[in-house]
Amino acid sequence: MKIGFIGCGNMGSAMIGGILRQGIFSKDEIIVSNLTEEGRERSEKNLGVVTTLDNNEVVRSAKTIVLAVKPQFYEEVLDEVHNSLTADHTIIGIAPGKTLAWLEEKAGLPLKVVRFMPNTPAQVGEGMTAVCANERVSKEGLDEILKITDSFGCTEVIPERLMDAAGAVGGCAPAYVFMFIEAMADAAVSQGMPRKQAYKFASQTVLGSAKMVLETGRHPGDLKDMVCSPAGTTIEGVRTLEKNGFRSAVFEALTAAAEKGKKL
Ligand SMILES: NC(=O)C1=CN([C@@H]2O[C@H](COP(=O)(O)OP(=O)(O)OC[C@H]3O[C@@H](n4cnc5c(N)ncnc54)[C@H](OP(=O)(O)O)[C@@H]3O)[C@@H](O)[C@H]2O)C=CC1
Ligand SMILES: O=C(O)[C@@H]1CCC=N1
Repeated sequence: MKIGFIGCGNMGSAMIGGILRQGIFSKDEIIVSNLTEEGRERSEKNLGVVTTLDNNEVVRSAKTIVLAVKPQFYEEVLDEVHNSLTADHTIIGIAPGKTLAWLEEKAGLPLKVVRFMPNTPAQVGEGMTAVCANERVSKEGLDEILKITDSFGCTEVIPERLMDAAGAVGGCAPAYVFMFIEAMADAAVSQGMPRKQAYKFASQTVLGSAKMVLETGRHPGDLKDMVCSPAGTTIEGVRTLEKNGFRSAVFEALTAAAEKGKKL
């Protein structure tokens, strides 16, 4: 077994999807645990990997362990698997607020610790993942880890002090983008467009706009100006967004998310 996941819900299965698609590991090299039999059956059916309800089996079977449970369960899970952990293990935390030092302390022995801050677009191979690691992880070890995160999208190695920012602009942000898409589509529907078509317009427009930022390297404000014809329709919408505090609302939302991460 090459990698184990303790917990396999939204984020665990999104990452495993990418790993399998890119052939980083095969199905029989991945073991996952779920809390419930229902969850275990879902993992088995949807991913075809080795499944168990026993977290210690995951730790005994694999040397790289991803903790893909909610932050509230981290401590209890680490406590539970403590006796199966060895100095050869690499523990990967993906929860906001659970620092490298905290993870090592709760694991109860000196070992390699890595943090990911992934996001759900990993499910379609377009994730954005932040990575940081403790000093026990060698350059070669980190390169191996990055092959994993690259399999489900883009990766940036960042200093740990930026993990809460990455959580806001990476981990949480898909939710805000989905809200934006939903709101744009609702508006199009209110103008008479069929809903399915409205989602296509809204989401392809977000996708294309994001691609323009990434591929042209131009400032987003510059790209926005390109769309706004003098005395045209777009600038009227820009005026309304500014009047309603659009930028400030986004700024505050990401700040709230990052601040919450610091408290977890
Ligand atoms: N969702 C997201 O967009 C992101 C999430 N994260 C982080 O990822 C982690 C997982 O989140 P997410 O996937 O959304 O959560 P989910 O609720 O979708 O999945 C949690 C999983 O943990 C399992 N589980 C719960 N308790 C235990 C336990 N004691 N032992 C073994 N498995 C257990 C559940 O099992 P069962 O299936 O049986 O219920 C479930 O599979 C969190 O720490 C979150 O902060 C990070 C970035 C983005
Ligand atoms: O909401 C959360 O706390 C998790 C972490 C980032 C995205 N989802």
